[in-house]
Amino acid sequence: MTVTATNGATGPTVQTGAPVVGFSGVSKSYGAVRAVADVSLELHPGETVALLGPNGAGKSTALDLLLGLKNADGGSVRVFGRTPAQAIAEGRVGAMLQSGGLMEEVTVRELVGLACELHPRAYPVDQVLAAAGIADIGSRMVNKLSGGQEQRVRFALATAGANDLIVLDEPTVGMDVSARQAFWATMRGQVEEGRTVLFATHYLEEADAIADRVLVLHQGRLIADGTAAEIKARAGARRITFDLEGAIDEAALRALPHLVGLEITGPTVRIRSDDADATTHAVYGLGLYPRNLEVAGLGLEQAFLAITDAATAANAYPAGAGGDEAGKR
Ligand SMILES: Nc1ncnc2c1ncn2[C@@H]1O[C@H](COP(=O)(O)OP(=O)(O)OP(=O)(O)O)[C@@H](O)[C@H]1O
Repeated sequence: MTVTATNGATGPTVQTGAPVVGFSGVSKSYGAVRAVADVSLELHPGETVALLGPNGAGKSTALDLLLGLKNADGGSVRVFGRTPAQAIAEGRVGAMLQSGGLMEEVTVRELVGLACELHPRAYPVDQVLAAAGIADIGSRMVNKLSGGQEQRVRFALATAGANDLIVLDEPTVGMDVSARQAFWATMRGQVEEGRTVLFATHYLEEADAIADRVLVLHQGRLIADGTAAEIKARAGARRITFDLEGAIDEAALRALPHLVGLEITGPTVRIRSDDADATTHAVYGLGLYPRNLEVAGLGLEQAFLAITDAATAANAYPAGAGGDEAGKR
């Protein structure tokens, strides 16, 4: 059963029961390109979720499907238990997309005011401008804005009313560091009021810092879904780097216990291991004398590269043969 309660006249709707977003076996192709391939996932109220993936992974297509801007070839997309179009018509979803120009021959205030007029559960325009940090440029023409200011206007358009879900496609592109920080501070406020936020990004440090859940798309498939810490752990908890003198016996290194990845560049050996203590111990056990030894945790960026590399290798060698890292996991 679905229970719906409103959080005051202008607050978001708090709903239990149906997930905020439900993708069930969703696929979308453009000709021969499978942009989204059999993706199933659920988002829950109050989550801040980052959608990561290399260029062309299918992030924008997935967001377009979620917003009903494109139709899936297969599977089902539900938003608050309804079709995307129904959820949007009810004013439950706000979106900030990369594509689409802003109306130009109007002021910032006029444009945001129009979005407020159109929203079924709108906030007062001054409140929206202030929350987006653009109250001071309300009288400026939209075509005179800097890239970062334009992004803030897009954000104001996405938050013109009491949406329960906010979808952001690379929201901080073009913003400087302080604008980015201010943007995420504003977003946190939105989450604290009970909203669910889904954002696609290429900034892995942003996903690490902001999201409490990270989804990784690769060639249209969902290859990881967890906290940033879980994804780092899955990619191999530690990185071991050292130099060796003389000829390097690669086969012996490949046989080291708990090895997840191995890279040899000249005298330098880089290992990813899911038990760095055991692997390092075994390096000494081979009678080697590693110099400049360093053991460090993987950042999300390295973890991301590790799992997307492994997914590429797994696709290239689907039987798991051929020395791909995925086969070792
Ligand atoms: N309208 C379209 N027609 C044909 N192919 C498309 C279309 N839109 C996207 N694609 C292809 O679908 C795949 C997924 O694209 P999509 O834009 O969803 O990826 P993305 O993860 O958002 O990429 P980026 O990080 O580069 O923005 C890519 O191979 C892309 O070339």
